[in-house]
Amino acid sequence: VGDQTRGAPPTAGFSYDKWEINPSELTFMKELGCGQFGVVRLGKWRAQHKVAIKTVREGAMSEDDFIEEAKIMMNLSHRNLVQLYGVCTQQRPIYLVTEFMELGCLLNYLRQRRGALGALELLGICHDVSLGMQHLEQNGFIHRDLAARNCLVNSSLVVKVSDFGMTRYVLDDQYWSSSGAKFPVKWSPPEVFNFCKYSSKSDVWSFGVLMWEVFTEGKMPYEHNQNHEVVMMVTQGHRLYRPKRASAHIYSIMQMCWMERADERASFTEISHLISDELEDDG
Ligand SMILES: CNC(=O)Nc1cc(-c2cccc(-n3cnc4cc(C(C)(C)C)ccc4c3=O)c2C)cn(C)c1=O
Repeated sequence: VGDQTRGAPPTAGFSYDKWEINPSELTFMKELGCGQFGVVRLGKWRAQHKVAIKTVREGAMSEDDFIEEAKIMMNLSHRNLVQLYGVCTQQRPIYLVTEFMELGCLLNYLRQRRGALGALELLGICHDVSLGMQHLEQNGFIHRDLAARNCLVNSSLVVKVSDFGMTRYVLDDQYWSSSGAKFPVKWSPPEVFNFCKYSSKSDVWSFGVLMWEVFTEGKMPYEHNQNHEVVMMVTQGHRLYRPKRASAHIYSIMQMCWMERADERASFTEISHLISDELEDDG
């Protein structure tokens, strides 16, 4: 099958369209948690491949739009992106089947290991994410909700970006309206919280906040401020402080992500090179 040559995942079903997985070949195991679309479970595909299975709760997702996009998302394959293996759409609820990441979300990983991660490990985490985001940038794909909570860690301690582009299918308007309680204001640049102008450069702003989360080992940005206060502060030029564990050079990379004008921010290609230079110097 042609797609196999492009490194399509082994799970690409033969009897279905290449993005459809036969649900009878899935076995459900323990619950991993609950996300924006519903419950996520650990599962097996064809009895031996460990996968994560998202069952999409009725009314949580604009499913037809997503199914159309799934074909494109399946082709976004990179070491630092959580791979979408396929979907089961011939029944309700629909299932999304992805790569399984043993150690769970990056935010919890940072908080559970506070004090145990060296500065090089923290930088390595940021490098992993920047490489995944560079791949999205090169493919003209915007994440729209990059944050440590939306990255996952596997048993080899590789960090991967998850749920890229999925905010477009969230039906909960508390989430996507910029005044909604769940809108990620603290990770958004002015052009997003003012005009919802998303771009790879707005993802770069979010990446700067993710770097801050990593180097504070999981603190909440602007922890004593509410969303509406953060809008005022950032508009007036206020930025997150330098984390203790971040060198002046590392902090300068964060600051490049937080330039007010989107076109003045670095690209993910530049960011990943700046970080790898730093890793080589220390490494
Ligand atoms: C111990 N190992 C694990 O737990 N591994 C894993 C946990 C999850 C998991 C579990 C529960 C909830 C969520 N989750 C979290 N945030 C989300 C955010 C969105 C947006 C649209 C708001 C961005 C959409 C879906 C989700 C979502 O499903 C995830 C990713 C997914 N994967 C692949 C794992 O390997």
